[in-house]
Amino acid sequence: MKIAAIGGGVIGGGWIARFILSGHDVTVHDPHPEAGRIIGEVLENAGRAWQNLFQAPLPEPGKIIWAKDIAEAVSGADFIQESVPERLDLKHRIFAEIEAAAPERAIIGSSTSGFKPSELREGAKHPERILVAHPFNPVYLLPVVEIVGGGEAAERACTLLASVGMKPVQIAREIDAHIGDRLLEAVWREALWLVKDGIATTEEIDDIIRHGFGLRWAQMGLFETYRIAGGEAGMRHFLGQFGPALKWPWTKLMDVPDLDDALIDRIASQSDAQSGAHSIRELERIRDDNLVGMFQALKANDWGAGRSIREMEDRFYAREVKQPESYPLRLHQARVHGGWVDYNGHMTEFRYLQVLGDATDAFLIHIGLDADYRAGGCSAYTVETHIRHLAEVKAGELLSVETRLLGHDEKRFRLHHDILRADGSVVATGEHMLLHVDGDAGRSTAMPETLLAGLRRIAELDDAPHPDHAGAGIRQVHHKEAAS
Ligand SMILES: NC(=O)C1=CN([C@@H]2O[C@H](COP(=O)(O)OP(=O)(O)OC[C@H]3O[C@@H](n4cnc5c(N)ncnc54)[C@H](O)[C@@H]3O)[C@@H](O)[C@H]2O)C=CC1
Ligand SMILES: C[N+](C)(C)CC(=O)CC(=O)[O-]
Repeated sequence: MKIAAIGGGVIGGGWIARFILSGHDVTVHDPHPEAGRIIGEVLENAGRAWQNLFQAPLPEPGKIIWAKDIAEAVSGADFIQESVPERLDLKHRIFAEIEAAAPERAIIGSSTSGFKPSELREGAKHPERILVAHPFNPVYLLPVVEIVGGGEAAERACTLLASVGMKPVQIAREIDAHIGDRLLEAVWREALWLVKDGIATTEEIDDIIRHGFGLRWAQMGLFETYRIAGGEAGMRHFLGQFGPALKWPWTKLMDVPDLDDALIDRIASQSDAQSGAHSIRELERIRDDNLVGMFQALKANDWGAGRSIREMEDRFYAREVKQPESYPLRLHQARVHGGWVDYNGHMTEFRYLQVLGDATDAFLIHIGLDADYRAGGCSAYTVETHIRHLAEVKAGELLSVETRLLGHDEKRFRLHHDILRADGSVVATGEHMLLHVDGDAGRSTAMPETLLAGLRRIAELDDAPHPDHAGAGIRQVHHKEAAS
C-alpha cells in the first residue's frame, strides 16, 4: 500500500504521523520551507502519545519520503490524502496535478472541513475517486473520520483507514461542513456571542465545557447523554420537558457575530491570559496525555473510542506473528524507545517485562489464543515470572525475542524467552508460567484440543536441554548475622 500526503501542516502532519506509526511509508509533498521541522515535531509528539496509549507492541514505524512536487509524491500511490489550506481553487489545482500523475485507481481523500464532494469533484477526470475524508485534530489520536462521497472508493477508503485505527463514519448525503463541524460551529457561534457580549471569558467558557458536559460528550455523545437526563422515562420525557426550551431565547442560533477587530482582540488576549504560559507544542502534549488517559479509561470499559484502541491493539498483536522457520520461535521484536530509558541511561526494568509480555502475547496468538479465542470467554493469565537482567540496553536498539516452550499440561504452560540485541547477545531472560482460565467462571480450566495440539507440535521441536537457570529462584544472599 503506497500512501502519499499533499500538505503537511496541522492536519497533514497528523495524518502523516498516524500512517507512519502504523508502519506505512508516506511520500510527502509540502513546499513550506520548514515542513521537515514542523512534521518532525508533530511526529515526535505523536510517537510519544502512541507509546503511552498502546499496551501492544507498536509496529516498526514507516519512513517519510520527501517528494519535490505533487507528481513525484503521487506516482504509484494507492491512497492520497490532501490537506492543503481550505480554498476551493487551490484544492482544484492540486486535484488536477494529482490526477495527471497518480494511478487511475488511486483514492484521493480530502481533509476539507467544509467543501462537499460535488464541489471538490468539479472538473475532475475521475470524480468518483475524490472523497471527503475529514478528520479531527489531533489526527494521530482521534479515531473518527467523516467519509463523504460514497461508492466503491469510499468502501476502500474505509477499509484502509480502519486498518490504521480510525473509525470511518460514512455520511449518507453531502452537506456543507459535514456533521462534526456543523455541531462544533453551533457551539463556537454561541461562545463568540458570550465573549462579545461580555457574559463570559474564554476561560470561563472552557471551564464549563471541560469540567462539565465535555466529559459527558467524550463518552456518550449527545443523544445517549440526554436519554439519561430524561430520568427513568428516558428520551420521550426529556423531549417533553426540554423541547419547548428550543423556542425560548436561550440561543442566538443562526445569527453570527461580526468577527471585528475588537472581538478578535478580546478573544486573543483572553486566550493569551488563559493559556499563554504554555507553548503550542506543550499544550499539544498536555492535550495528548489527557486524551491517552481518557482512551485508557474507555478501553477498560470497552466503550466508545476505547474500542478503537482495543481493536488496534489486537491488530498489533496479530501482525507480530510471522510463521517461524526455526526453533526457538522468533515471534517478537521491539525497538527501544527514548521514553523507555531511565536515570541510569538504559532501558528501565519494567520495559524488560513489557518486551517479555509482548513476546508471550505473540506466542499466545501463534498457538491460536488470539482475540477471537478470547471473545469466547477463556484466556491465559501469567501466574509466575522470573526475569534475569544481563546487560544494559540503550535507546534505539532493536531487540528480538527467542521463545521456547519448556513444558505444558492440560491447563498450564511454561515459556522461556531470551531477549537478544542485534549482535545476538542475550540481554535478559524471562521464564513464565501461564494458566488457562475461564474468565466468566473465574477459575482455571483445561485447554481445548486445538490449543493443546499447537502446544504439542511446538513441544516436539524443543529437544535441547533446559537452560541451567530454568526453574531457579533468585540466588541466596547471606544475611549479615549468618555470614559472621
Ligand atoms: N486545523 C484543523 O483543525 C483542521 C483542518 N482541517 C482541514 O485540513 C486542511 C488543512 O488545514 P490545516 O492543516 O489546518 O492547514 P495548515 O495551514 O496548517 O497546513 C496547510 C499545509 O499545506 C501546505 N501547502 C500549501 N500549498 C501547498 C501545495 N500546493 N502543495 C502541497 N502543500 C501545500 C502548506 O505549506 C501547509 O503546510 C484544510 O482543508 C482544513 O479545512 C480538517 C480538520 C481540522
Ligand atoms: C476549525 N475546523 C473547522 C478546522 C475544525 C475541524 O475541521 C475539525 C476539528 O478538528 O475540530
